[in-house]
Amino acid sequence: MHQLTLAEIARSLAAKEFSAEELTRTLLARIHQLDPQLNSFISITDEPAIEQARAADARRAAGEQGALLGAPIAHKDLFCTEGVLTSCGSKILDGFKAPYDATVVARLKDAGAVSLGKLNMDEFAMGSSNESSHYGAVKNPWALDRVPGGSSGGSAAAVAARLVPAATGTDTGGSIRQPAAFTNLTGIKPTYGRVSRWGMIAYASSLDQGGPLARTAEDCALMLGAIAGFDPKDSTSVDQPVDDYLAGLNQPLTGLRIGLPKEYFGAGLDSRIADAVLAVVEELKKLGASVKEISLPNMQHAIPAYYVIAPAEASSNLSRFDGVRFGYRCENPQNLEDLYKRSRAEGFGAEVKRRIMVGTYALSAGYYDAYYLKAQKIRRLIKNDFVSAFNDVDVILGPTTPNPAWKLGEKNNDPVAQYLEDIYTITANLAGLPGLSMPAGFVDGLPVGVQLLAPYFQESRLLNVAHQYQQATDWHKQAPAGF
Ligand SMILES: NC(=O)C[C@H](N)C(=O)O
Repeated sequence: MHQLTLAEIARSLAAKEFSAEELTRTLLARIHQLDPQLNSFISITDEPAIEQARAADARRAAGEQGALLGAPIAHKDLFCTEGVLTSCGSKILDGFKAPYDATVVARLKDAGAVSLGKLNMDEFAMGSSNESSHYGAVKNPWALDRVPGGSSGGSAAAVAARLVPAATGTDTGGSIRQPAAFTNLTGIKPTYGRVSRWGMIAYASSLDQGGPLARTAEDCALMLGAIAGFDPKDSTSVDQPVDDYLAGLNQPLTGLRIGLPKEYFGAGLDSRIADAVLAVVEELKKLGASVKEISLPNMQHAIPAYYVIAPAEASSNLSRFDGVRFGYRCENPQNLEDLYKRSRAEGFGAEVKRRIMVGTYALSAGYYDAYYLKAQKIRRLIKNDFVSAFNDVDVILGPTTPNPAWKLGEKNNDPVAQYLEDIYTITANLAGLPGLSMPAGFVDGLPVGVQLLAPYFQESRLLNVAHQYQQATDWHKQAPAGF
């Protein structure tokens, strides 16, 4: 049963080949057996999961038919889940049980999906390796001595290891797409505003966006269809109809215009990944696409701009963790200031502190114009580059990451080396565009991802291209040995 995709599970549940409860029990047993090797779950919610599965079985017996009714999923531990630990991978939220469900969580619950638990992540989603979690690093099921990517590393490892068919993630600078690439999954970061951020613990509010990680584009379509849409509780959510993502999957690719940015193929890119990208282009050409070189001239400024804007927003967002309202509080505070200082000093990890300090500095009087304002101007230039590129092409294609998954510990002493790995993903966040990563082969036995970007609200196009590619190839069907 653990081999099945969400779409296959939907068909099996409808055909009564097994019940949601049987499926849930099978996967929970598998998680308990195999996850100690990976550390992908922070909480395994056995009892509520079985209750939700029974409820789904009852709804189906009463005639309901939704595609996600009884489908097992799990959530990144920054989505608030009522009555369940929501830690954001941080000691400062250890013990915090959310009093309500995030909109994403509530929508999946309403659709009848069964949550098996909460998934490990980089602390406050800050990282690209899932090593900054208070709950320990997550291992990549493709090579247990390597990182699964981050910050949605637990989501990626759990889905890749077939512990759960799909999971939620969030993407501020690549946190869905990069771990998807490192673990042979498909992951989509929707357009900013497409998925409600209500109940998602904020990192950088102008960049954060939730989305699915799954094994196929079809499963991403299923899950995105359930979570996308306007939410009056999120003022940045956009009131625009949600496309029928499943219906869009089968469009032929004849006439599709692909743009290949020349800046993507410069120094820093592993040449074997470049070859994998070009092989995808050849395959898409066979399916009717044409290719054109394009330019994104301001891309070189993206990392410095992101690593000013994201920390600036984080320094503001994380000021709410003060030892008073949520989670961790230091022992024996001497006075209020001591309570704030020590709760934060003891509760936050090194990377989070680094970003709070960088962000506070960038926003401070005297430096605001030099750093924050300049970064915002670069952000606009990057957006303009995309807008003009999309005058000539329908999608932009390139590598998701410059290198495959690195060894655990390898980049821990050099944060900038880790930041540089986000080069291909962060521009979509700065511009607010949708982006998808899909499996495209292997380098030394490690998965390689290819990224597709499309104009605003064209998630359907991304899923369509990825689905057609997956009909013609079988990279996405490869499973890691031992799982
Ligand atoms: N949150 C993300 O999207 C990951 C990115 N590497 C960051 O650390 O900000």
